[in-house]
Amino acid sequence: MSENQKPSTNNYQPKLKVCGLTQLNQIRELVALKIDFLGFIFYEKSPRYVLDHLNLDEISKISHHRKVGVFVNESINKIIEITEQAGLNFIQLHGDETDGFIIDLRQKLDPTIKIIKVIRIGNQSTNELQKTIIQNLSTINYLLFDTDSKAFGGTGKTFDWNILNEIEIPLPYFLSGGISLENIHQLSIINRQAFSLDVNSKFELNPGIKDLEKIKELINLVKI
Ligand SMILES: O=C(O)c1ccccc1N[C@@H]1O[C@H](COP(=O)(O)O)[C@@H](O)[C@H]1O
Repeated sequence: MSENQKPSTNNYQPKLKVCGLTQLNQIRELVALKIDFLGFIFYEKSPRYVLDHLNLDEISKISHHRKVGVFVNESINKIIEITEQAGLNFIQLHGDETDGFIIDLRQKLDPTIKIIKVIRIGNQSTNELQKTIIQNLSTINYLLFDTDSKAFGGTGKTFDWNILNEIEIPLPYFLSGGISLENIHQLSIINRQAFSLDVNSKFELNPGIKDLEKIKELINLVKI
């Protein structure tokens, strides 16, 4: 990709989240590369289910201040137990968690832990999407937009980013869903830019095994 395909406009420098990590050696390299957010998937049905590879103690010993746990329709008790034992700093709710659930979780969770609410974009109208976004804002810290799917996430499929120009986005947000080196230059069509890009399956050799060369290329593209 050539220099003029950089996605950044002016001084826009999104943070980077690399999700679906399972290998300690790769995690150490990503820490050294100063990746902003490390994502761990605590969803058993995912091919990137972290507990098939690492235990909670190993995750807790990873020295990083932005460890994100991705949960799909998990119970509050389990989320809290994993968060404490793995030393997570962010909870990403990637399933069909209701507002009541998030309020309850917020009350029981250590107040320093930030909540990222995922909005999966499918066939909903702009109005429906807007309503979902503005509900329950006081209990969450970030939004994350991903492509809707039966697998909940990790499909490598993008949604039409133009829809982000048709809604009000009241919180900083993560952009995810099939972000790749091939489509990243199209980010400039978005008016309110993402706080962080969230990359996953398009930067892998196999599920959970990241392609560090591609990630280095991404860093060169988005970090000035
Ligand atoms: O990656 C998974 O297997 C996964 C499973 C269930 C929920 C979320 C999952 N990953 C999240 O999906 C998005 C987008 O990933 P991709 O770039 O489309 O592969 C990302 O936020 C991951 O956190």
